[in-house]
Amino acid sequence: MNTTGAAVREPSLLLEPAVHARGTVTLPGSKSISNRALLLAALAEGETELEGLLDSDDTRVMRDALRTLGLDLRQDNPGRVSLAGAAEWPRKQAELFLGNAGTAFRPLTAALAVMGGDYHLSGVPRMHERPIGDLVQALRGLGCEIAYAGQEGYPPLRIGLGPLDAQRPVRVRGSVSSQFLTALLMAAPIAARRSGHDVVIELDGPLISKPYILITLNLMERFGVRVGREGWERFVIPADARYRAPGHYRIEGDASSASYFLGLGAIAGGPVRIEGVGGDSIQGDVAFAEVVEAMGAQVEREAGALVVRGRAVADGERLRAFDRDFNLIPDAAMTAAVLALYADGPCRLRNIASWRVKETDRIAAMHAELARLGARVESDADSLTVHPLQAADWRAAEIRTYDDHRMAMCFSLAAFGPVPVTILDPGCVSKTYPDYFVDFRRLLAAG
Ligand SMILES: O=C(O)C1=C[C@@H](OP(=O)(O)O)[C@@H](O)[C@H](O)C1
Ligand SMILES: C=C(OP(=O)(O)O)C(=O)O
Repeated sequence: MNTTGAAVREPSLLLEPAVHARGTVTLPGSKSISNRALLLAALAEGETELEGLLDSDDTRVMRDALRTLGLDLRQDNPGRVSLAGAAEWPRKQAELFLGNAGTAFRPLTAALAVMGGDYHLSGVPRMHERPIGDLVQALRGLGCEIAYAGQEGYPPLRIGLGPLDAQRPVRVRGSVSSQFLTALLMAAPIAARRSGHDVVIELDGPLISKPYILITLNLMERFGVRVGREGWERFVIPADARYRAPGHYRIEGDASSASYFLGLGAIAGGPVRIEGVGGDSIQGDVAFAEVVEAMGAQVEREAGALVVRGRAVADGERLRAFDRDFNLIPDAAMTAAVLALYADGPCRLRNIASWRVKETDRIAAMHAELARLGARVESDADSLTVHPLQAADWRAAEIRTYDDHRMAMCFSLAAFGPVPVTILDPGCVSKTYPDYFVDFRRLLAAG
């Protein structure tokens, strides 16, 4: 800690060439589930105890926002939070800073807009470059009052008090981010209660990242609201829908974070045992296990755990190349792009346009940093092709991470080439996994 109390971020982390890795890692809580559970507990009648909550930047901004809004949130230890919720929150006027957390910004926008009040929501500069127009347009269709406080279509936002009108279906686009539909779904019971009508949400065009909608529906059901559904086109939230505290809710480990250890086991022999997510996970990213299996690893799926055994790429073994659509698992997909360095042919990641509007432009960032290691890379609007590296082609490199936690985490897997790799600003992992490099290096040391 420095004198201002803020943690000092190391400028860089040097990873010497590694050969094997093995051992057990216990995952931090799921970011997607943690922020949904916090919001739903805050909206539910009664007290909820959340266990296994992620303690990181993204959940801290959500917890801080809920406290600022007057909710009684008690934290016994970093992973356990008790929260008494209500359909109307005490503070009707607030300034909220939500960092770069999409899972806080989008759902809070919708919840506050349907409650109505006088709110200002902002984030880090990158958050102000991440689109939110499709959600604002949908909320305006419900009668909410929202204004852009900066650039049209982007945060920061100012929310007022509009007369809600849920008599007509509300249409939302899902082609830029699924978080807009998630945000509307979670806010819909509040809109139903205020307007006295069923809320009908219709999808306007294609929907990306579908498994995240299933997480949303699953959590809403755990908090007492069952959403009527016609495929991916139409969702109905009944007028009498009310969130009710489930009492106790246990959050599973983060499946996107599991992807780094699935990748590690696949290239470093293993076995790597990953505790916190397993065959029974509700997170779509658990399907990354199928990606490493297709590349030649073996994965055992238990309830609440995965065990991966793989090849030893540092000893010259190769993974199988892939050409794959990653639309359903955009976050874990970044891990596959780095694994491609060890493949037996070019690897293509398709249908990943959403990468352009996340923590950074991830297609551009991934292209630049894989190329820095010596790889030949091709990219276009929505795909990336990575040509594997032969031993003689690797270049020792300093990897820029663009304040993107996943850039830092997935490039740790570049440590199995013949040259040292330096990760710049490794502390950016604090967005979702503050102890990532401690856990990663422990598995390497045991190898
Ligand atoms: O709803 C969620 O929890 C998330 C949805 C995904 O975003 P998009 O729907 O924007 O792809 C994902 O990338 C993000 O990390 C978390
Ligand atoms: C896209 C991500 O985050 P966010 O929840 O801010 O959208 C991510 O964690 O990869």
